[in-house]
Amino acid sequence: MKIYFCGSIRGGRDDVNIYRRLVEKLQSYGTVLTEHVSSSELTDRGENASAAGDKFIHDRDVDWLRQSDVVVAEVTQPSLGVGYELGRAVDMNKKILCLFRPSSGRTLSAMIRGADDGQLFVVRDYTEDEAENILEDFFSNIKRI
Ligand SMILES: O=c1[nH]c(=O)n([C@H]2C[C@H](O)[C@@H](COP(=O)(O)O)O2)cc1CO
Repeated sequence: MKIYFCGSIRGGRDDVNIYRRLVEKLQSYGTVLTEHVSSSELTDRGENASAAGDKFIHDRDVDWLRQSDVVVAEVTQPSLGVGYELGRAVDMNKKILCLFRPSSGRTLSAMIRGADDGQLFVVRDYTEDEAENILEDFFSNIKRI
């Protein structure tokens, strides 16, 4: 199973430790194509600040999205890139799980919460304690690939 994990990079790295724990758990279900998103060494400047670097990052990530079987996004820290990835993933008919922490005090974008259809696009509010069970639930409903 190929998993595409989305998390904020240039949108801010406040939640990087949460991304790391989620990615560690996701790795028990399959290959996480975007492991770098959870690296504490990656700053909010991203992998490469040059324009050529950005084209490489975009094209590689869209290609990984196409290859992926499921998309899991931590959407608490708002990120243009994550929103874009989710929009592209919807268009590719991917199975998507978005995870949001209400304890952040933020209100999730209507374009994410409102996209929940209970099947292909699922949004779950969670606390860090609940994350493992929510992932367990989500993946137990997916045929192992
Ligand atoms: O350096 C990067 N590498 C990379 O893979 N991304 C992708 C993966 C993340 O899920 C998403 C983050 O977008 P943003 O940087 O706008 O917060 O975009 C984004 C950047 C920087 O924008």
